[in-house]
Amino acid sequence: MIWQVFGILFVTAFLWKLLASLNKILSERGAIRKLPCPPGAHWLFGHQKQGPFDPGYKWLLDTVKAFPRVFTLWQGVLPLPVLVHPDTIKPLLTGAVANTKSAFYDLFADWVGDGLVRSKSAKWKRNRRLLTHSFHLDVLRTYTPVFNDCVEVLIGKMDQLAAQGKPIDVNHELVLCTFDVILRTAFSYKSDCQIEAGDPLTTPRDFLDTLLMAKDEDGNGFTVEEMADEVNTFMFAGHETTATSMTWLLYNLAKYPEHQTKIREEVDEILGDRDSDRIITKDLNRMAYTTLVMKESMRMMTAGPLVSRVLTAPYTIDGVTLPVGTMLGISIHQLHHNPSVWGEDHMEFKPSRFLPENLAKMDPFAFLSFSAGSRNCIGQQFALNKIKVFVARILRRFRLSLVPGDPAPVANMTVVSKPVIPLYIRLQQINGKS
Ligand code: HEM
Repeated sequence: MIWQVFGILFVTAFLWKLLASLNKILSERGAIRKLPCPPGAHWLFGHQKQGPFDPGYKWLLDTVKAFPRVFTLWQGVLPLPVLVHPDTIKPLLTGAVANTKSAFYDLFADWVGDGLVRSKSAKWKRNRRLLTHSFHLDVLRTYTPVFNDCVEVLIGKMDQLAAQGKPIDVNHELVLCTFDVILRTAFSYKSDCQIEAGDPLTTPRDFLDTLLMAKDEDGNGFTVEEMADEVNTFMFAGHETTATSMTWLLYNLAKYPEHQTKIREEVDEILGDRDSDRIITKDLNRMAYTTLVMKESMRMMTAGPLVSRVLTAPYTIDGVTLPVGTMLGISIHQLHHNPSVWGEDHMEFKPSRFLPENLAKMDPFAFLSFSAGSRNCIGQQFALNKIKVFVARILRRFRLSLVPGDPAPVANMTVVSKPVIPLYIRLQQINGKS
């Protein structure tokens, strides 16, 4: 008898859960169906046949033009509302309607564990506070010499290629070089991965040190497992993103040599008659023109094209209320090419968009290469400093140009928007000191 009662209770609980899930799916879908939807979605394959993620992002560019605030992307039978305008994105990133990441990030779970990119609520809050010390200006300052050391290895390889009249496979070399930076800054390990195996190195303070020293108000630090997750997270979040951003930056400089010249002039003026080309931390704030070009390059092709959140409060967009639990995408690449935000000339490379007088008129949620709000990129300043050092050093030594006859590069819509096929750039040595 007792087993029968248990059996009935079990079946009732199961059915209850099933109905609740069904109800949730139906109410989510009911609301999502009221949002604008690009034409041509197949009942089974969704927008798959339109090739939404095809290299070149043509579908994405056409779609943001036609649907400049929000649209539904059908991935097979799964609908994903996608936000592409600062007004619709802002409530998500400020935490007003969403304060947690979606299941999208579970794709990286095996790699990053429960590190900062994935962790939620109280754990994320505590760890973000502890990790913020690792990116304090005093810590960042100690990395500038490391950036110089690593780019010098790259410049050595570029010298050889230039002497042989060969172009450089930029993404390949930059991935190696940024990996070298991570090993040296995170573990004080001079890997020489750009060339061959190497030795431990001593830097004033590395990332691992700062993790070991971090303590919360109760005096507790990271557990070994937490440290492993955070180290993996930083390798994951900081490596390919920076290499890819630099790849597109060098490509844009090769394509638009007038900006190369202006950056070179800026760097020449900063270095003056110093004996060495090494960039020091206080030079970084003086690289105003370089910063404009960097940001415009990141707008044109952002390294992380998509982030995602799940609603923790109902969210009404243009009269449609989406229920708690709905997963949404924020399409940063489309936001950066939204003609209603950036104008009809959004495909033009115009660093002046980021001049202070234009920035003052710009919505703070219009440029989101590093996202925004409390879950913005913790490594932003680290990445920007590194890119500045790399660009200054490379442009002092080389004139960059495109390889005549090479096809225009297109990006892959993966987690990181890397070029689909190797992207080569021609190098012409000019001057420069070591
Ligand atoms: C140009 C290079 C970079 C770009 C474009 C970039 C972009 C981003 C973006 C868009 C996010 C938000 C992700 C989301 O909400 O899902 C993010 C978060 C994050 N980034 Fe970066 N990132 C870069 C470099 C770095 C570096 C160098 C590091 C570390 C050394 C880093 C560590 C992180 C971490 C840990 C998070 C998660 C922060 C949190 O949720 O609290 N990133 N990054």
